[in-house]
Order: sequence, then structure tokens, then C-alpha cells
Amino acid sequence: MSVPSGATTYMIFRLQIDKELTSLGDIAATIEKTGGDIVGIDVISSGRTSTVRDITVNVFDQTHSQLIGESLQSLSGVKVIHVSDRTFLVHLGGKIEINSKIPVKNRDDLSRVYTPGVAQICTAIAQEPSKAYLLTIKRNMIAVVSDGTAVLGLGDIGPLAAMPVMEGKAMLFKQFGGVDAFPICLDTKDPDEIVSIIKAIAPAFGGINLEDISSPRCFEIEERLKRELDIPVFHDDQHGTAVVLLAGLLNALKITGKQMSDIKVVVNGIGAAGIACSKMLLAAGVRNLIGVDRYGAINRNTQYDNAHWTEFAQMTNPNLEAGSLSDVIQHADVFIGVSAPNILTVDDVRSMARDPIVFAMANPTPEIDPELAKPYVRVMATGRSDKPNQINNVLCFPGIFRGALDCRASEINEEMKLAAAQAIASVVTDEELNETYIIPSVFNQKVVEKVREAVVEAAYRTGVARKSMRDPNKE
Ligand SMILES: NC(=O)C1=CN([C@@H]2O[C@H](COP(=O)(O)OP(=O)(O)OC[C@H]3O[C@@H](n4cnc5c(N)ncnc54)[C@H](O)[C@@H]3O)[C@@H](O)[C@H]2O)C=CC1
Ligand SMILES: CC(=O)C(=O)O
Ligand SMILES: [Mg+2]
Repeated sequence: MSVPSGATTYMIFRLQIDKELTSLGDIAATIEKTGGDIVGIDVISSGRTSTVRDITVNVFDQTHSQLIGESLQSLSGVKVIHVSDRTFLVHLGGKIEINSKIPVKNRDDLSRVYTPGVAQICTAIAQEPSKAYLLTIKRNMIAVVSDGTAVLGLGDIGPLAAMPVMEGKAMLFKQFGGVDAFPICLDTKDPDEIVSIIKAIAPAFGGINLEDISSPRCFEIEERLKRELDIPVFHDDQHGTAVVLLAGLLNALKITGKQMSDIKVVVNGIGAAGIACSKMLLAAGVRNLIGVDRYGAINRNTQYDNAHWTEFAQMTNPNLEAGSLSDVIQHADVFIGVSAPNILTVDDVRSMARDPIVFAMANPTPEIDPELAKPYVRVMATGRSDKPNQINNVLCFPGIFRGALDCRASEINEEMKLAAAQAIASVVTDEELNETYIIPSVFNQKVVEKVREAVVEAAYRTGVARKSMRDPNKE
């Protein structure tokens, strides 16, 4: 039995092993026979007659894990003490914490970091509010705010269940961009209330990253906050995704030798990510773009209750194509999926034009299994970390906020987003570019620095940077 290519879950089997009755070889053979892939063995304790070991095994689901556990338990001399899921283990107690930058060791320290010393600092800020950037966490802190209504592709799972994603985003902001980020999940879906809460908490933050707020509410919330706040407000699912998508497409088109102005693009899922990706592609020169949602292709001959679809229909589908995804994908050069799992079929891909480009970006399960699509596509990408060509907004948000905070931009505008997309694309050199490497890894250290530089340059060029360019270190 072999583990299917989609296997991603690691389980840890803690075993008590009677040395006289069984060997590590027997245990390994049992796991192999059941289709598990051993990736690590750790000794927890070792006695004269028995040992306790943690065996880490790659499995494809919980049922598979249970089967392996039962096979191990049936071996004479083996007791399964417990089985834990490595993914759950890394989330125990949450993934982030707050640390102080300076220790408070004595009364003197205390009187400086807290009262009475802190009062001078408060007074200084009250007299000159911009000093908040010099003397508080505002300088480097952003809020990652969600209402839990469109969490990955899981839908409206609520604010509590959204927390692991927001904590994850906060970790990635820090690790890749050096940006401090705090996750905030709101127990309300009311746009008025969300806007008013975010405005009320804004003094502590240098920027607001909106995350996983469903469309169409996300558009109004972002627009209002952008108008009413003087710090950058950025809906990551719209703009972060669009930036990375454009970067990937710029490079993929170099491989297929096609031009933006000539290609037919089908975008499936006209929600937050789909509308922003479409607008970015139109701005980059795409002329024939067709949006598809649950009820088929969007075109201007149809009336929509959703005002954003009405506006979308005006900008897209010049040939007024109608019908289902399978109808309109025929002869398309590019498929962009930001919708739902497993809705693109192999037959759909086979009906596309020569050298199809398929970006199936729904998370965690893409619109088509890359293994199924592979034989029929020229370039395949997904949003996942465990496959080649990861088109995921994590390539954008740490660097774009790093740049915006560094030059104290009042907003993140179109020029800054375009600069970020070109910067990400440029990390892959022409010599390196190939079908399985159109987009750099998030672990490529050049990504954040290149994005930061490009974003800062665009912010100064467009007049939204508020730090003096001559002396960017001056407050
Ligand atoms: N790879 C990446 O970086 C990113 C991926 N995504 C993924 O894109 C998907 C959508 O995210 P959002 O735009 O934030 O959500 P959203 O809720 O704003 O939009 C989803 C849209 O997809 C449509 N949809 C759902 N099922 C469909 C189907 N079977 N056929 C056609 N349309 C369908 C919905 O009607 C809605 O208009 C999610 O799976 C999310 O994980 C989102 C942002 C970034
Ligand atoms: C990656 C991301 O932000 C999403 O899937 O919602
Ligand atoms: Mg998201």
C-alpha cells in the first residue's frame, strides 16, 4: 500500500516496546505494510527490557492513522501509549505570544517603563501625536482583523474558529517581514460595527490587514476604512492575492510565449479574491477576461442583485459568453480558481487552448487536484505550501506592509501593488524560470527585500510616503 500524493498529515505514535518480544525492524515493517511513511524516530526513554519511542509517520488521513495504530497494537510486545497529530501539536496554546523588549529588574526600571516616568512620554504624544510612531508599538504593529466569514475556503466558520489562521498570518508577518502583527477576530458581521470597532482600535496600529471577510461586505468595509483612517488598510484576500497572481502570470506567460493582450482568461469565483485578481489582470493588459460564479459566466446581459457583479460585468466578457464553467473555459489560455474545491474537471482542462496555465488557488483544497491536471497543463500552480508554484498571498503581505511601514505610507495604492507584483516576479531569473518554478518560495530571502524596496519607491513616487525621503530614519 502506498501513500497517495496528497498525503500531508504527520502523526506521532508513542510506543512502549518490549525489547525481547519485538524489534524496531518489525515495527517499521508493519508501518510500511500499512502504507505509512516513517519520517522520524525519537527515543523518549530507554530501560533494560523496554524503550519508549516516538515514531513520526506521514499518513493520508485519520482513518489511515487509525489503521496503523491498530496494526502496531496487534504486534506482540508493543503498546501504543498515545497518538498525536503534529499539526494539532503546533497549535497547542496558540502559536504566538507577546514578549517585552526590555527587562524590568528593579524599582528604577519600573519607574521608567511605568508610572511615573511613562507620564512624560504620554504627555509628549498628547502634544505631538506623530510621536506615537517614535514612542509606541504603532511604528511596527499591524492588526490582522477578521470576522470569520470566509476563512480560507472553509466559509463562515465564525471568529473563534478563524483564530488559527489569523495567528498564522501574524507569525508570517513577523518571520518574513519583521512586522509585529496582532490577530483580532470580531464577533459581529455588521459592516457598520466592524468599521467602527476597527476605527476605535486604530490608534495602537500602523496598519490594518483585513482577512477572510466575505464578499461583498469586504469591499464596503475596506473602502470606508481607507477613507476614514490615515494608516494603510489592505484586504489581503483581495490585493495580496491579486499581487501574487499577477507575479505568477507574468512569469508563466514568458514560458508559453503569450501576451497579456492576446490571452483568454477565465476567473472562477467572483468574490473578494476573484474581483481583485480580475481588476489587476485588466490593469496589466488582459482584454478577454470572463468571470464565472455559482450560476455561470457573468455578463452584462444579465441583471444581478450584487452591485459588484454588475460593475464586474461592465468591465469583462467582451464577447458576452454565457453558460457554465465547462462552456466558457473552452479555448481559454488561463484558468484562475479562487472559488471552491474540485470544481474543474480534467475534460475542462483538455478543452483549453494550447499550453494551458491553471492556477487553482482555493485553499486548502484546490479547484482541481494538480496530479490529475498535470498531464494536460503547461503550468500548474496552487495556493498550497506542499506543491510546486505556490501562489499564495503570503508572498506579498509581509513585504508590502514592511515597505508601507518603513516609509510611513498613508495607504497602499495601485502603483505600490503593481511594483510588488513585478518585484516578486523578478526574483525568478530567466535562467531559473521553468514550468515548476514560476514563483519564488516564500523562504527565498530576496522576496521581502525586493518587495519592500519596490513598494517604498512607489510610495515616494506617488506621494503617499510620510517620512522624509532625505532622512528616512527621522521621525
Ligand atoms: N491562494 C491564495 O493566496 C488565496 C486563496 N484564496 C482562496 O480563494 C477562495 C475564495 O476566497 P475569497 O475570495 O476570500 O472568498 P469569497 O467568499 O469572497 O468568494 C468566493 C466566491 O466563490 C464563489 N463560489 C463558491 N463556490 C463556487 C463554485 N462551485 N463555482 C463558482 N463559484 C463558486 C462564491 O459564490 C463567491 O463569490 C477560498 O478558497 C480561499 O481559500 C483566497 C485568497 C488568497
Ligand atoms: C491564503 C488566504 O488568505 C486564503 O486562502 O484565504
Ligand atoms: Mg485569506
